[in-house]
Amino acid sequence: MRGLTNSIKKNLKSFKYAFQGIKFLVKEENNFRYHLLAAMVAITLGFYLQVTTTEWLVIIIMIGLVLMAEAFNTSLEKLIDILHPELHPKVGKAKDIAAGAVLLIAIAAAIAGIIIFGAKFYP
Ligand SMILES: Nc1ncnc2c1ncn2[C@@H]1O[C@H](COP(=O)(O)OP(=O)(O)OP(=O)(O)O)[C@@H](O)[C@H]1O
Repeated sequence: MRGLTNSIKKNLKSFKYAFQGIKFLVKEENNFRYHLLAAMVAITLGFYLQVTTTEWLVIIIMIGLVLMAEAFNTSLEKLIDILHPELHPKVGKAKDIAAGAVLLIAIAAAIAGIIIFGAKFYP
C-alpha cells in the first residue's frame, strides 16, 4: 500500500514539474507565445466557421505538434547553451536543425489551416 502511495506521489510530482515547464514556456518564451496565439486564432476560427469533427481533430493535432516541437526546441537550446556556451559551427547547426523542425511542422499546420478555413470562406 505504501509502495502504491509513493508511486502516486511520484507521478503527481512529475505532473507538477511538467506543468512548471509549460508555465515557463508561456511566461518566458516569446516564440512559444506566438504559437499559442496562432492556436487561439485557429480555435476561434474553428468555432466561428463551425468546422467538422474531423477538421477539429486535424486542428487540435496540428496545434499539439507545433507547441510540442517548439517546447523541444527550447529545451534543446537551453541544454546546448549550458553544455557548450562557446560559439561553434556544429552547435549552431544543431540549433538551426531544431529550429528547422519547428518550421517544418508550422508550415504543415499553416497549409492544413489554409485548406480547412479556406474551404469555408471559398466553398
Ligand atoms: N553556440 C553557438 N555556436 C554557433 N552558433 C550559434 C550558437 N548559439 C546560437 N547560434 C546561432 O544563432 C541562432 C540562434 O540561436 P539562439 O539560441 O539565440 O536561438 P533563438 O531562436 O534566437 O532562441 P531564443 O530567442 O529563445 O534565445 C542558432 O540557430 C545558431 O544559428
